[in-house]
Amino acid sequence: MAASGSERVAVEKCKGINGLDKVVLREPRGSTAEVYLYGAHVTSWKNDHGEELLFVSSKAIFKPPKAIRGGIPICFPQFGSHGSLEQHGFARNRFWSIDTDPPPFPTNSKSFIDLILKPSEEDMQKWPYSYEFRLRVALGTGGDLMLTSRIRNTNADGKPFTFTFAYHTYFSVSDISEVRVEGLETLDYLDNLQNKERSTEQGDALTFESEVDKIYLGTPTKIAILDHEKKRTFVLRKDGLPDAGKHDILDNLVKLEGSSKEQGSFFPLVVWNPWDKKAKTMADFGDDEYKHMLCVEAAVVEKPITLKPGEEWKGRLELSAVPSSYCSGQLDPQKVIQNS
Ligand SMILES: O=P(O)(O)OC[C@H]1O[C@H](O)[C@H](O)[C@@H](O)[C@@H]1O
Repeated sequence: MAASGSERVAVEKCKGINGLDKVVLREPRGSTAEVYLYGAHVTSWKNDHGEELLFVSSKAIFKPPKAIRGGIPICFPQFGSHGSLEQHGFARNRFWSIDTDPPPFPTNSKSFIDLILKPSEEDMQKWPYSYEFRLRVALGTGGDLMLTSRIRNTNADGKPFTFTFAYHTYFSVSDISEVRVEGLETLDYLDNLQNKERSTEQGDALTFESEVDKIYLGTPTKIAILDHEKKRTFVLRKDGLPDAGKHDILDNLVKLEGSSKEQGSFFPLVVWNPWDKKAKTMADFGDDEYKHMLCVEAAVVEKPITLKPGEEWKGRLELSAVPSSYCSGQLDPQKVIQNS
């Protein structure tokens, strides 16, 4: 693989901010992604024009024990405050290892890295279960970013465990007040700002003019995020994807494949923007940065997953970015949703 005369390495291990280990993935057409071993945290995903698609705060602290603010934190074994552990669990502020001998896992990408997290003795004090959490981060042809989590119960004593989870994706947007999310209207949600009270979304597309922190339930097959100013459309898919390589251009953005287990749903979507007041209370977030991000998080929240020893859960997230001009210049995500 060569680009501009220089060799492009598909997978490069190097040092990132504060000397932390990171892996850079490069796809032949020019897309890239960066993953820190700290948190198995994707901190960058760029398209073939070199445009950043994820938001990372300029104030992000790349230092334990703080999780990196932005990118794609992995929330495990607890999402949010839905349990007795620390907010969003501990996987996002642990050092993961490169998995040199991952179990067979078909892929048609050359740019991928397998990471693994196992509990330390200290973790076992807080959450007394043995597990192997394998995360594959891959860049597909055309620059799709694919994350697959495989979580296995390795308890020797027959103990099941229960967890919640999220890919806490921070999307980069030009101006939050110009962004619409379509596909969540009329759905039920739990409002984290109202004591997790259950309500029903009204009206048309979601637009943003104040703090939002909602867990949408029973989300439809596809959801679109429209960024008018950047002329970029994000579509979130939640149906099964037998062959992730065979999607047409409208099958863009975020594709989610559910759990291989029957129980639990991988598809509540959490929508979060702290807005101005909360932004000011966050040390690792700029006062005005709320304008340039939107979290839409594929999560397991209200129906946690229980795994018996030997059982494995798989949750997959696929992101791709498409200029909205590809949608005939007319942003109609409902059509995208219905036609794909
Ligand atoms: O500040 P953090 O622990 O990273 O959490 C950031 C946010 O994550 C999720 O979106 C939750 O729904 C929010 O309630 C929380 O504020």
